[in-house]
Amino acid sequence: MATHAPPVEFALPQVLTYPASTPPFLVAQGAEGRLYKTTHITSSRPCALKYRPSKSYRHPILDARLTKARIQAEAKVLDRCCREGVPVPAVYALDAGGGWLMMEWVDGVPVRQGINVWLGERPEDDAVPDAEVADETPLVDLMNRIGEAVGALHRTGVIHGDLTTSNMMLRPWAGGQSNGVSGEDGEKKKAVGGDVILIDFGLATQSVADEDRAVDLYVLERAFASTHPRAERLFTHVLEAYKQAYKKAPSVIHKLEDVRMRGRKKSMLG
Ligand SMILES: Nc1ncnc2c1ncn2[C@@H]1O[C@H](COP(=O)(O)OP(=O)(O)OP(=O)(O)O)[C@@H](O)[C@H]1O
Repeated sequence: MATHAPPVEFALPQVLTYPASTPPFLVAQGAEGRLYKTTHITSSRPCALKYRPSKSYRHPILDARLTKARIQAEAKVLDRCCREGVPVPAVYALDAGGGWLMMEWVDGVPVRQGINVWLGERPEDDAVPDAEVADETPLVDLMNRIGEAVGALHRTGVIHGDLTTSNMMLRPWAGGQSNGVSGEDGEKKKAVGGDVILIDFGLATQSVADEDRAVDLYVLERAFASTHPRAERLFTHVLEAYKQAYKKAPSVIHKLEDVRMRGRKKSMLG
């Protein structure tokens, strides 16, 4: 946790300008918003504060309306997911008019990072030795946990809208999970261990249409293939676990075939 306030590059939302025991720490700066780490109620309770500053290029009334609607929509979806047991950060507080949403801090690293540690530096076209394939269980288990999380999400009628391995965090299990394996193998195993928590619901919508769910899966499939080409063949485990977690999955997977076909046609036409 930061002990000193970082240099203030941007105007802070008012809530972060009050005297607080924990100075806000800017974690991420995106096109639409900023993500700060700070604390909620007590200094030992870390939280994430998502702030959408006003956009000077938009008409002020439209801008205020849009920001408010987005913060409210994200909070509503997170709240719904939380109540239905989908692994997402809990909402602590919000001020939609002020453009911010405060939520539970998820300790850990993005799934993308964990998978990359597991895969190591091996060049993409390197043949995978059999022994290594035989010991892929921790990575396959992670694929299963991703499928379960997405299945739980779709079961509640929520479409994420931007499923990637950067929009999922790996919250480490207590004591790690290297199961006594030390050295490089232990580290790799630990890197893909932990609970999968879905984050960034800025583009989420509520829908019960198979088509929308299939597009959500397709976005993840494409993102996965381009981010982790050497693990692409393991994506089938995500879909298998999705089927186990969500009873209407077969019709979504069926739709996914159509969505893939459309995607292929589109890329052929350029
Ligand atoms: N609850 C959280 N706990 C810990 N880290 C988080 C949390 N939420 C987000 N982060 C970190 O901050 C980064 C940016 O968050 P997020 O993706 O939600 O913002 P964004 O991309 O700016 O949002 P949007 O796409 O809605 O504009 C994430 O990649 C993640 O590393």
